[in-house]
This record gives sequence, C-alpha cells and structure tokens, in this order.
Amino acid sequence: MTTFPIGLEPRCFALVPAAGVGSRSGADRPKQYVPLAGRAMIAHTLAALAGVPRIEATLVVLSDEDDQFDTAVPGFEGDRGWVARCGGATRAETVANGLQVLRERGVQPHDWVLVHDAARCLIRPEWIERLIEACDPDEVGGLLALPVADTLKDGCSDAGANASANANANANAASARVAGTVDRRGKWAAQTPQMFRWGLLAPALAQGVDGITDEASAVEALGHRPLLVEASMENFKVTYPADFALAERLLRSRS
Ligand SMILES: Nc1ccn([C@@H]2O[C@H](COP(=O)(O)OP(=O)(O)OP(=O)(O)O)[C@@H](O)[C@H]2O)c(=O)n1
Ligand SMILES: C[C@](O)(CO)[C@H](O)COP(=O)(O)O
Repeated sequence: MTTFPIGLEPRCFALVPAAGVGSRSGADRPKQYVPLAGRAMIAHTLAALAGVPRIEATLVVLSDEDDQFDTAVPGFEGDRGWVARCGGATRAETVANGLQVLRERGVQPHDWVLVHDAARCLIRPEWIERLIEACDPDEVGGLLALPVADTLKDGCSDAGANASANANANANAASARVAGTVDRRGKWAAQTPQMFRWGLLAPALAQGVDGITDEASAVEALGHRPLLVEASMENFKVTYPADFALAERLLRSRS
C-alpha cells in the first residue's frame, strides 16, 4: 500500500471527463450538450459539483475539437473551474490525460480526485459529500454504487437459436437470449464520482487502460479494494435515447 504523508490535509478536486460523442444516445450533438430542463446536461453536472464546498476546483476535460462548452456553460472558467482540451479516444484515456493537467496545476499526490461523468447530471451535492465523508479516512478511496436489485441474466447472441423460436420472435426484440442467470448476491452497479488519491489513481491508470471502464477497476488491478458507498438510482448515466426524458422529468421535479 502506498502511504501518504500524515498531517497534511488532503484537498479534494473533481475531474469531469466530457470528451465523449454519445454514440448510443441518438442525439444530434455530443449528449453532454443536449438541453435538459433549461440548460445543457453538463451545466447541471457542474452546478452540483460547484455546490460541494470541499471541492477546491473542477477540471473539465474536453475533446480538442469541442466548440460547444463555452456556450453551454458560460463563465465556468475561473479559480474553481478549469478546462483542458486533451480528451482521449476512451474515457480512461481522457481521465489519465486530465490527471496530468491536475498535477501541472499543483494537485499533490496525496490530494483526492473525484472523477465524475458529465453524463451523470442527476448527481446531488449531498451524495458527493457522503462519498467524501466515507473515503476521507480511508487508505484506498471508493465510489458511489448501488446494490443490484434485478435478477441478472447472462446474454448470448440470438444467432444460433432454434428456427421456430426465431420465427415467433418479435421483430423489435433485442437480439439476445439467456445463456444463464448470474448470482446477484453481493453485486453492485458502479456509479460516479469515484474518489482516489492522485498518487494512487495516476499510476493505476498508467499501468494500461485497455478495457477499463471505471477508475476503481484500475485501482483494483493493483490489488486494492475500494469502498462501495451506497448511492441513489437517480444518479444514472444518461446513455440511451429514452434516458433524456427521464432525466428531464427528474430535473424539473427538483426545481
Ligand atoms: N473518449 C471519451 C469517452 C467518454 N468520455 C466521457 O465519459 C463519460 C461516460 O461515458 P459514456 O457515457 O460512455 O459517454 P460517451 O462515450 O459519450 O457515450 P457512448 O459510449 O454512447 O459513445 C461521459 O461524460 C463522456 O463524455 C470521455 O471523456 N472521453
Ligand atoms: C464510469 C461508469 O460510469 C461507471 O458505471 C461507467 O463504467 C462508464 O462506462 P461507459 O461505457 O464509458 O459509459
């Protein structure tokens, strides 16, 4: 286990990967810029992070081709709002690049970094504060997550299924069949923020980011066991076309 200096109060920073294109969303623009309840999705995400006093600054990592952020979140850049245009080909690369920018801006290895998806725009400041409170005394760090409530199925391609079943299949049904039922006991669905010290997360991601879909996986690969901090199902990631209407309804119900 890497040890960090005792007596030095770690600071908290947020890193928001926002360099994705939203290929599953069906939107006419990168999904973080789709308007929801009066402002762009990412503006809701950043407002929630700004509502957490313990977070000293938030770094948004954009694609170098991005020409929508300044209009979507006017006035964001300042002492507590930083922007870098160094997004990578994958979310993990975007996060790894953003961590280097944080270091250049003075973030120390023992400081905490909370990585939060731009696409989780329903996050609330109090859930972030709960994560910070749980992780701050911990050696490793952790993430918001939700115990799985549904029965979990392992899916396989429909291609080899028998002909009569195929003949009756609804044309709109997903093209998959059950290969088995997975024991859901002890299973959690990972959300963000995911909170780790810079000095643990940066080397973890530098080990190789192939196939890694969250920060915790990289830290787990080093043999650590991040904390699972129970969150809300409202903190879902806007991913598919139907998710926008649900996010909009929830955001409007809050105002
Ligand atoms: N190369 C990438 C890919 C994703 N992200 C960000 O990672 C978060 C979660 O990723 P996801 O929901 O998969 O977003 P997209 O990659 O945009 O969506 P899709 O996978 O449907 O293309 C988003 O805030 C997205 O902008 C990123 O910064 N850099
Ligand atoms: C980080 C994450 O949101 C945790 O659930 C998720 O892994 C991102 O996955 P994606 O495929 O990049 O959307």
